[in-house]
Amino acid sequence: MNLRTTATARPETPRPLEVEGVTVRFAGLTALDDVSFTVAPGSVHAVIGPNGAGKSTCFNVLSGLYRPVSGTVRYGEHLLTGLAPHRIAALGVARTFQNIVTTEGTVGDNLMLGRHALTRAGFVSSALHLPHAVREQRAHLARAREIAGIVGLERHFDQPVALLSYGDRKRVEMARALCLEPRVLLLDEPVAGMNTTERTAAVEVIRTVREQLGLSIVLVEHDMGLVMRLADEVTVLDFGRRIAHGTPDEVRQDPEVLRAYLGTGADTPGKEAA
Ligand SMILES: Nc1ncnc2c1ncn2[C@@H]1O[C@H](COP(=O)(O)OP(=O)(O)OP(=O)(O)O)[C@@H](O)[C@H]1O
Repeated sequence: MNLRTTATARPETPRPLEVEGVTVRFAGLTALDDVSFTVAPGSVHAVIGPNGAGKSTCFNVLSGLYRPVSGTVRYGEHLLTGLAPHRIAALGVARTFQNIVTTEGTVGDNLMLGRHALTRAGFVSSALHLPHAVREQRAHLARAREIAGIVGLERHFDQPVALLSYGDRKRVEMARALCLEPRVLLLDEPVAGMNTTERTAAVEVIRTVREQLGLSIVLVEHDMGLVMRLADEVTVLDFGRRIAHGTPDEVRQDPEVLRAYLGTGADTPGKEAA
């Protein structure tokens, strides 16, 4: 089955996500300094750098939590800078939230909360079980099951989230963001806190998501093994500046990158950590 032909899915191919000249300051500290890069449609683009390099700040600019003092973020023809996070998500650029998944309900309940933003039938029609609302609800449930299948959660769909392992809860987080039908998925340290087995599984999930949904993925990550195995392109930040950009092989050999990492004693981009 073509997973993107379902009535409730968003069928467009992703457009470029263009970050241009973005500068962010916090009380005199320049956390991002004139940073530019483009996420090519359908690619996995990693943003890496030593501690304090500006990765999280960059992520927060992309998702709309931080507003830069100068520079722009564009998704296709849409200017994202200055828009609220929910407006950015509605335009097709969605992020995962670490604490948004509730342990109260089942996996399906969580994913259906994610579908809520796409629901057209009003509260009253849904509450009265009017036929069009019931049809729409069924279509959303079917799509939520498809998405659960893509991230490997199908057999857990009706189980309470509280009973899942940490790795599976992280999948619920990703699936919930995917329920918004984004064309660009922003992942902030997707394997943080995972053990080796969970990390290996997470790499496969991210690959499958990209292949089956054809979306672009922006990855902010400390785990160099994951970045080197998954990314098509890597942007390297240090002290808020972009110091390198290229394929994983290009950046791992870049003298500026080696200097930045060796200077901090952090895990270098040459190491396969996971
Ligand atoms: N809300 C804030 N207020 C003040 N300074 C901040 C804020 N957020 C980040 N900073 C500072 O901006 C710089 C970049 O921080 P950021 O968290 O973006 O780096 P990072 O690369 O994500 O670091 P890490 O790998 O340690 O998470 C750091 O010097 C940090 O202390």
